[in-house]
Parts: sequence; structure tokens; C-alpha cells
Amino acid sequence: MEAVRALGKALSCGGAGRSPEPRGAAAEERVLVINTGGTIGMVAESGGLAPEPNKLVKALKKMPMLHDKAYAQERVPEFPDDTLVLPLSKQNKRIVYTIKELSPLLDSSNMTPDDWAKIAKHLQKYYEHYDGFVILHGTDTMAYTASALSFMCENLGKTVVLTGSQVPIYELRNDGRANLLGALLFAGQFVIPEVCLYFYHKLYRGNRVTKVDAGSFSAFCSPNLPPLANAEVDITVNWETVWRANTTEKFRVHTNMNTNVALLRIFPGITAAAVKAFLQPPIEGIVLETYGSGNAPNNREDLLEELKKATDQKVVILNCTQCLRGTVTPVYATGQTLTAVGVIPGSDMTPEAALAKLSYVLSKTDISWEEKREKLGENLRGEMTVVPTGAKISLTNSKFIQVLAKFLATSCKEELEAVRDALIPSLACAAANIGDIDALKAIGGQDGNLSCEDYDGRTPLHVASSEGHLPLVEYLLKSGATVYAKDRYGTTPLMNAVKFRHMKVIQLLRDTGAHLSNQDLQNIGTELCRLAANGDVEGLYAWYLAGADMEETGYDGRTPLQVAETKGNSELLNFFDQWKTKKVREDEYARSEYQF
Ligand SMILES: NC(=O)C[C@H](N)C(=O)O
Repeated sequence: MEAVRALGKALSCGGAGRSPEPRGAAAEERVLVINTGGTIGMVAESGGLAPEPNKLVKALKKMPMLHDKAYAQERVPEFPDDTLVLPLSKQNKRIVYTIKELSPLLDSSNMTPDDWAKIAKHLQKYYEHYDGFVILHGTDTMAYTASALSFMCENLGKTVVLTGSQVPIYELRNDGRANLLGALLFAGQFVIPEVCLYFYHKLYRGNRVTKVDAGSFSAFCSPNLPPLANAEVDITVNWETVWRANTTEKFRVHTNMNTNVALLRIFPGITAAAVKAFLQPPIEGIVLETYGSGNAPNNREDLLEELKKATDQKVVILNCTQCLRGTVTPVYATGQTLTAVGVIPGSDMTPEAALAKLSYVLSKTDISWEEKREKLGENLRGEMTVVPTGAKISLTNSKFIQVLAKFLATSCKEELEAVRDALIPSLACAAANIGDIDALKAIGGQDGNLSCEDYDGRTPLHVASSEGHLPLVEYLLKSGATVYAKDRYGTTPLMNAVKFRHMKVIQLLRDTGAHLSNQDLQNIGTELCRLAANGDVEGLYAWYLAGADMEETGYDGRTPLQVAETKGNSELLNFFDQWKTKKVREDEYARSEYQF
């Protein structure tokens, strides 16, 4: 075991988090906090607890665990009034966070789909400006909002964490401080590209939670999926559980959710008249909350007839269990009867997730009713467990890992996992270096996380981007590798591709949502002018494709074009001519001569 530990230490990786050990000057990570209301920012009024606007930022500034005053003062005027900074984290990160307060602040009981859309639009608007997002929200309907946002956010590549509290943060004993701190640490330090919910030391998948306790700090539970991460003495992320979009498409939000949906909980003696009334137009879909493993009475012809009539009228009915834990299965005749009248089995989805999914899928205008029914049975955001078809190669089946395990004298599963976690980052990066897709596929098949980091925080995507292995970059992105990974120097795969001028890789990364960060853009004008002075058209083009503004000025106030004009280099002038005339429309640009 010692040998395994030593190996693990030597090769240790932080998953898809950012650099795992404190090293040198702290990197700054930017987090946007969207404050929607909830108990966390409430004060007692004559009518009971209610949210108080414009109070939170001032209060947080007086809390040393949530604001490092001295650091912020050094950075004035860069830090505006709504921007705070956490003390240095154990991972040597500075999390700088900006709070945007929505108006009006809401008790979450007053939330509607319009408010979800408002939050989603904020995520879209500020997506490229921040590394991660925290949404402060009341606990009462947090599971609904988390579920809805998980569907509304399409191709999500950054961490979004909802949190709140049971006791206002202004009170002496409260859970708000710890919850906010935990949420900020996750949003700022890890790329967990999901809509998550952080509460009482646990990070959950947002569409798997339900509020289970009105009087405990441990208010939420995720009955059918273990937490994505635990913040105990150490923060541990269960990377194998993390859901990834596996896409080369850009992040976007879908906000026009269908509101003609509802939840119907069956109970002994429910009348057919009540069900009929419930299923009348304009209703388009319902979540039917059934007993046990998805059962409803099969001796009630009148009820079944109403359900059948509704599905014939194209009302979608999704079957979820009333039980906190467990799944809808076709083991009982009473369950199979429902499927026979057109009800779709909802697996182990929570009613909150099922409702949000229904609202999302039914609002899609580009797919048919049949396709919508199909989509409801698919796992779209990790909201339900789908039994995999085809046996997965298990860790213990891997010959390579077995040989190594033998060599290292390991036997138990934990030790095997330690070997795997220690080796996979280096192996995956080595495979990426030589462009070996088959090797990467094999590594992925060993439960390997292809967003894993090596000892320098570099992921296979960094390496493949540096080397310009386009098919491999595409494979990695489609296997869930994050474009937002940063190595220990804060460098992203996009910057690697720019440095080594792999134009097609730059384009693919950009299509997937990669963008230049504040760090990348420091002194960008001077860098562009330097390239112009050297007549380095290829270098300029790489920066252009990566999204740099060609009109940035250098240290002497000149633009790259002005430098080019002084140089009189014809290739350079031709480049700027094309940029000026066809400009900035990338599609036209790509068709021009500068398509390397
Ligand atoms: N603890 C809370 O946040 C409850 C509050 N009623 C809300 O949901 O806004």
C-alpha cells in the first residue's frame, strides 16, 4: 500500500479541478454570485422574515472568512463596490466574487418560471466573464430551480452552484456563511460543469435533490445519487459521478419553458372526475406521482380510461414514484398497466426534476410529439439512472492495471483505484501527446476521467491542443473534457493552441465556448504589436481566431495596424486589409486566404 501511496503522491492529480497544491503566487478565479433572495439574506420584519435589498454586500464585507479586506484594498480601484475576495484558499487560489442582486429579492415560494429565465439569462450574459457561478436562493423551491436550470443550460461547461441557508447570514448562529463559502470554493476552484446545489458540506447534482427537512441545516438529500463532492476535512470530488455535456457546441440557455405542466399525486380513492378535471386543456403534460415502484390501481377502469384518453389527446404523462428513494420498474402488474395506457416510466427522477424536464422538453418547437416522448425517457442531464447496455470494462478487468497492481503488490479495490488515479493522468497526457485516440479510448474505458490533470495541472486537452491533434481534441471534447481547464500557470487549452498556432484547433475550441481570460489578455496590445513588428502574420491570425481584439493598443499607444503600416510589410498589410474589409465576421474570414 505504501508503494501505491508514494506513486499516487508522485503522480497525483486533482481531477478536473485546478492545480491541487499551493505553489507560488496565488491565481485569481472569478465567480459571479447572483442573489435571488431566500432566508440567507432575510431580516425579521413585522410580517415575518423577508429579504432585505442592498444589505448583503455590506454585511459580507465585515466577515473576514468571506472577505479579505487588506487584499481588496490593495486592488482598489480594480475592485468595485460589489466585488469581494475570499482569503487565500488551501489550494492557493484567490476567489474574487462579484454579487449581482436581482430585483425584487424573493422568498423562493414566490419564484416562477419567469424568474428561472431571468437567472438563466444572467448566466448567458456573464458566462464568458467569470470562471464559475453561485446562485443564492431560498431553500423552499431550490430543488425546482436547480432542476429547471439544469435543463435550461444547454452545453454547460462551467460550474453553477445554487445555495442558501436555513438561518439568515446576519444571525450569530447560521448556516449561511459556511454554505456560501463552500459554494464559492467549488465554483471558483473546480470545473464541475453541472448545475449543482451545495448545502451542509455536500455538493449535489441539482436535478437529483429534494428538500427533506424544514428545521435542519441538513435540509436536502439526493436520494438516488451520491453527492458529487464532500467538503469535510478535505474536499473530495467524485469525478466519476460528474455529468459532462460531451459536446463541441457552445453554451446557450433555453428560457421559454412550457408552463402547461403539473404534478398529480395519486392516493387511495382518487376520483376519475378529479383526474379528468386535471387533464383538461391547456394542460400538455403531467408528472404522475405513483406508489412504490411506479404502481397505480389496475382495478380502476374509470381512472385508466381518463389517463388513456389524455395520452390519446397527446397529453404526456410521466411516471415517478412517491417514494423518496428507488425507481419506477415494470415488476408489478399495477405498474405495467400504466405503461399500457401510454404513461412514460420516469426511472428514479425526483418529481421536481421530472416536472422541469417535462416543461423543457415540451417547449421544444423543433421536435415532434413522438420525439418529445422519446426524449423524456432519455437521460438528458444526469437526472435519471439509465441501466447501461453492454458490459463496461471494469477496473479489475484491465490487464494493464492488473499487471501493475501485481507489481506494486496491491490487492483490494481501493488500492487498485489508487494505482489507476495515479497513472491515468500521465498515461492520458502521453496518449494525447502522440495523438493516439485508441489509447485514450482504452483509458476512458477504465473509468478514467479524461479531464484528469497531471502533476502540472495539465489535461489531455492541453496536450492535444499544444500538439494540434485536431481529431483527438474533438474526441476529448465529445468525451466531456473541459475547455475551461487551467494548468498550474493558469494556461488553458486555447492558449496552448494559440501559442503553437494550430488554427483549426483554436476554431474548434472557440466553437465549444473557449475564450480568452483576463490573464490571457494582459498586455495583449503589446503582444499584437510585437507580432506586427516582426511581420508574424500567422501569430496575429492565431490571436484573432482566439477572439483577441485587433484594435488593442501597445505600450506606446499604437495599434497593431499602425505598427504594420510603419513596417510596410506587404503580407502584413494584406492581412490587415482583409481584416478591415471582410472583418470581424469570422465566417467570411475563415474563407479568406488566412485559413491555415
Ligand atoms: N430557508 C429558506 O430559504 C426558506 C425561504 N422561505 C425561501 O425559500 O426563500
